[in-house]
Amino acid sequence: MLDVKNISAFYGDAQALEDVSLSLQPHQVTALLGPNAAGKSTTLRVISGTVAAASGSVSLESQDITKMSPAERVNLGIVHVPEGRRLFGSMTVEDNLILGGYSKRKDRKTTQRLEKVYDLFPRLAERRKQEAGLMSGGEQQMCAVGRGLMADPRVLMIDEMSLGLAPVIVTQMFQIVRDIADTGMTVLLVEQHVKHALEVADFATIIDGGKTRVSGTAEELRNSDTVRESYFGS
Ligand SMILES: Nc1ncnc2c1ncn2[C@@H]1O[C@H](COP(=O)(O)OP(=O)(O)OP(=O)(O)O)[C@@H](O)[C@H]1O
Repeated sequence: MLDVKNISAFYGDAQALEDVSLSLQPHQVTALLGPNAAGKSTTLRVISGTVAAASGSVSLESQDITKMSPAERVNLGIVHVPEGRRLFGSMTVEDNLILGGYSKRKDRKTTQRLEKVYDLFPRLAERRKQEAGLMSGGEQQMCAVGRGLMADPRVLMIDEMSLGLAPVIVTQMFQIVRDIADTGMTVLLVEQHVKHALEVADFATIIDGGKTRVSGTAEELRNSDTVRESYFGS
């Protein structure tokens, strides 16, 4: 569905990615894992086009999108829910959600998409008129994922969804991600919460030091002693 091939990327002179490759299978959840500063967020930025690839390619269903703008990629269905939620805190939940569908506003399906988001996250329906900045961390994360869904993604990328959330909310959010993939969406999850991520994911890739280290099914990675000892500390 989406192929990242031999990507390198820089911030100024500092190289953040070297030869990173990653494949997403349609309608599956892939977890992108690795230690701090491994290059996980940068990989998502290269896919969404907010950081340029210095070499390598990104393609969506065999169409090369490496040189496309972020807006063109959103129109193709690549949607990035960034780390830290980045909501408009003084706007209502509903207005934040509607903004997520901005690029699709001409297709007049905003209401249907809002209803779908509210079905997935009933908590957001209850709080639709509340200022987003006044909600709990978990509710804000639901709003950030919901806003991403409003753009009608084919590939939904979520960065550090579980960061700072209570365990019970983390479990709920992972279940919702699974449900989203089961509706036919392709999901790429960047996660520090390795155990949960490998439980919900179908595939996983580990990057470290800006390089791809291991890729396989989530089950293979869960059962690999080498992977566990090298990357997950047990
Ligand atoms: N905006 C930026 N400007 C300069 N360097 C950056 C920037 N963002 C990330 N980096 C650097 O790029 C490298 C990869 O960072 P990245 O955020 O992609 O890693 P990560 O795996 O997502 O880490 P974390 O889990 O800590 O968020 C790191 O060395 C980081 O310091």
